[in-house]
Amino acid sequence: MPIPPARIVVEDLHKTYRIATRAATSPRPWPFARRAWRTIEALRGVSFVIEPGTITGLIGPNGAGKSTAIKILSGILRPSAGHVSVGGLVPWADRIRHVGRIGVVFGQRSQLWWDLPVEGGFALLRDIYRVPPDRYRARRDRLVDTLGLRDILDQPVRQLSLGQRMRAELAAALLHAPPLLILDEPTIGLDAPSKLAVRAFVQELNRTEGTTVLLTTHDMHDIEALAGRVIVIGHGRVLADSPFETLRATTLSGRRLTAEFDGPAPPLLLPDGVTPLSQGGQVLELGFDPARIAAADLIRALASAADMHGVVLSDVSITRPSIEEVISRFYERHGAAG
Ligand SMILES: Nc1ncnc2c1ncn2[C@@H]1O[C@H](COP(=O)(O)OP(=O)(O)OP(=O)(O)O)[C@@H](O)[C@H]1O
Repeated sequence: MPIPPARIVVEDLHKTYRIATRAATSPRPWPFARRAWRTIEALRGVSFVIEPGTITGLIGPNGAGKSTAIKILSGILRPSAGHVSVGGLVPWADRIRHVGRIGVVFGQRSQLWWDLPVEGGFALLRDIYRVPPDRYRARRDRLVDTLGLRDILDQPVRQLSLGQRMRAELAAALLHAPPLLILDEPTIGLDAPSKLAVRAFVQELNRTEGTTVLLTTHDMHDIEALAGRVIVIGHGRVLADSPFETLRATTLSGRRLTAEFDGPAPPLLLPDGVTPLSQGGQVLELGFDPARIAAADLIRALASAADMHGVVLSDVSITRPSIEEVISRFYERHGAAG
């Protein structure tokens, strides 16, 4: 029977952890001290819907509740309240069927067997997921080729470099062709070429197989490269749910213009929407709001000021705030910084 596409519906999800602490007032020494309990509300009413075939980033500062949400969606944890459906299944209640339909990669943990060669781990996963031999062979060969694993198949997992291990983990998570791939910090610790390779692979998988991808990461370049939509969590609540560009436009829309002259930077009567950032010798830096003044008008004003003072505007560059700056400002604004 074909596996239905992975539509994810999360409604009013709550998760409270109860942790034991030693009662501060207890006269008895540990371990005889009376226990006290403290509760941590990791999720306080999270709701979202993810359509099949999309790539969504789940981001938020440390301790926001992302891993808790991911663990609930993977069927590892049971929520305290709320409802979740993934392709019609409730992850923690229909756990066995559910894990057969998802692939999960945790950047900090391995799902492969440390002492087994990569190939042996794949074969065990084939048996666990009951992938028919002919389907397994075709799938394995494709993943091995696309992820460049041929040379490491006989190596024990513990000997692999981090980049090699992550590629093997991706293959391991996808051997049973799940319609949903959950990635938790998939590029953590990887060098730049390995990060690019992981991102390109995930994009290609989504494009060619329509795999739904849910990604948590602190690497904002993962988000920029992959996620059409970001769900921002802070203090256990959804703070934003939109395309990244919308978040940028509503958070930090300004631009920075750097102008260089062939002599001293001329004085300039600043138009509306422009703020001085720095001025030194032949270089002038300005901040401007593109909704209030067009870049072309600002450059024209600079060129004519230069002309009036007998210098030439020799170079101009315009930059947008980096994705890290946008996200940090957003967290600050919502009091969600970790
Ligand atoms: N097993 C647990 N027992 C008790 N508290 C927990 C447990 N797991 C997480 N928490 C608490 O729940 C809150 C949310 O943690 P969670 O790991 O979901 O955050 P996160 O967004 O994934 O953070 P990070 O980016 O640092 O990984 C934190 O306050 C954390 O201390």
